[in-house]
Amino acid sequence: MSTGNAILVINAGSSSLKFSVFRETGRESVAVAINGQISGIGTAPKFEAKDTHKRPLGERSWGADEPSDRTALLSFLLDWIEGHLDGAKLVAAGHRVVHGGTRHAAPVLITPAVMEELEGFVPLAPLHQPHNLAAIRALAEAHPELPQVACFDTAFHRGQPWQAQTFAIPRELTEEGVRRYGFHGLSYEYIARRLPELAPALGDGRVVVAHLGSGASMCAIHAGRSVDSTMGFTALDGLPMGTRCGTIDPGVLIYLMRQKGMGADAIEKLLYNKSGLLGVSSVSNDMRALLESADPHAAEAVELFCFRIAKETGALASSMGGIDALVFTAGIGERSAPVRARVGDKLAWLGVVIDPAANEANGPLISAPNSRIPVYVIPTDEEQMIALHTQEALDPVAA
Ligand SMILES: Nc1ncnc2c1ncn2[C@@H]1O[C@H](COP(=O)(O)OP(=O)(O)O)[C@@H](O)[C@H]1O
Ligand SMILES: CC(=O)OP(=O)(O)O
Ligand SMILES: [Mg+2]
Repeated sequence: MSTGNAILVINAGSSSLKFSVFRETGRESVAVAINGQISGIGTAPKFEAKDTHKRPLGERSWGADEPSDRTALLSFLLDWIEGHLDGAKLVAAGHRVVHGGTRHAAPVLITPAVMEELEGFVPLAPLHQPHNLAAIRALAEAHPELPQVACFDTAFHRGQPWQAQTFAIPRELTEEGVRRYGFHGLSYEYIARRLPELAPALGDGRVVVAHLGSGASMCAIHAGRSVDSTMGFTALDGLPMGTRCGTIDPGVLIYLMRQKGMGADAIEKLLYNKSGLLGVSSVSNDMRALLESADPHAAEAVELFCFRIAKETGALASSMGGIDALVFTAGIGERSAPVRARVGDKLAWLGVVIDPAANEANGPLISAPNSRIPVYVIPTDEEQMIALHTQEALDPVAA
C-alpha cells in the first residue's frame, strides 16, 4: 500500500477475525488496500490476507503444539498488519461491535466509560461481544494513542417504530432494555446505500433484505431506513442459522428447565451452538456441506431454512404495507443459487419469478422480466461501512 493515512477495520466474529486496511482517499471516502481473516478459531486457525487485486499477501496455519488462543492470534494479526502498512500511517481503528443497547444509534469513539458500558451487553451477545471487546483491548494495549471507534450492528435499527422494538411483556422490563434491537445493521446500511445505485427507483421503496451468513437475519427497509427485523433482543431470534435456533416458543425453554433440569449455561449452549442447520441435520452447520449431502436430514435442514426465509418475507412485507424488491446478501445469500431458487419458488404467490441463468451467475438482478418484484444479489461490505463510520466519528464535520 502507498503512503498516506490508513484505517484498520476489525470484525471479530464467533469463529473468525476478519480485518481490512483502508486508505483514506478523501473526506467520507476510503479505498480498501488489504483484507483478510483468521478463520477456524478454536479448531484449526488459518490466516489469509489479500491485496485489492485479490493477490495473496500472506498465509499461515497453526500447528497443534503452537499457541493459537485468541490473544495469540490477535497479537500475530496486529504484528502482521504493522509489517504491511508500507509507509502508510495508521490513524484510527474501527470495530464491528454487535450490541450497542438502546443508547447507541451512531458509532462512538471508544473511551474507558464506553468500554464499561459495552461490557454490560456481553450476556446479550455471548458469541460476539466478548470477542469484539477483546480486539479493542488488545489494540489499545499495543497502540494506546490510536483512536478506536465502535460501530454497532444494532444502530441502524434504532429508528424502527416502537411496535417493531417491543415485546408484549410488562412495561418495566421493556424500560429496563428487554426489547427487540435487531442486528447485522452495518450490512443492511451498506445494502440500503448500494441498492439505489443499481436501481434508483428503489431508494424510497419497500425492500426486504435477507442477510444469510453463519448468522442470518432479515430486515424490512423502507426509504433507506430499517422498519422491522427478524432478530430481536439477541442474535438468536428470527431465522434458523448455522448453529443457532432462531425463533422458538419460549415455552420450550421452560420445558427444558423443568423437565430436563437444564440451567442457563446448558440452554445457551444448546440454542447458540447446537441448533440451527447443525441441529436439524446432524451433518454440518455449513450450507455447502448440506447441499452436497445425500442425508435426508441435511435436506430437511435446507428446507426449513428456506421455508422460514419465505415466511419472514411475508411478515416483513406486511410491516411495510407491501414489498417492492427482495435482496439476498452475505455468505449463503451471495453464493448459493439453490437456496435463492428455493426461496423464490416459495414466493411464487407474490409473483416472484427467478431467472435460472442470472441466479447461477449470482446476479446482481436474478429475477425474470415477468417477476412482479425484482430480486437482487448484492455482496455486502460491513468493513467499508465501518471504515466510513470511523472517518465520520473522527471528523464529524464531514459527516
Ligand atoms: N458457495 C456457497 N454455497 C452455500 N453456502 C455458502 C457458500 N459459500 C459460503 N457459504 C456459507 O456462508 C457462510 C458464511 O457466511 P458469512 O457471511 O461469511 O458468515 P459470517 O460473517 O456470519 O461468519 C458459511 O457458513 C457457509 O455456510
Ligand atoms: C449478529 C450476528 O449474528 O453476526 P454474525 O452473522 O457475524 O454471526
Ligand atoms: Mg457476518
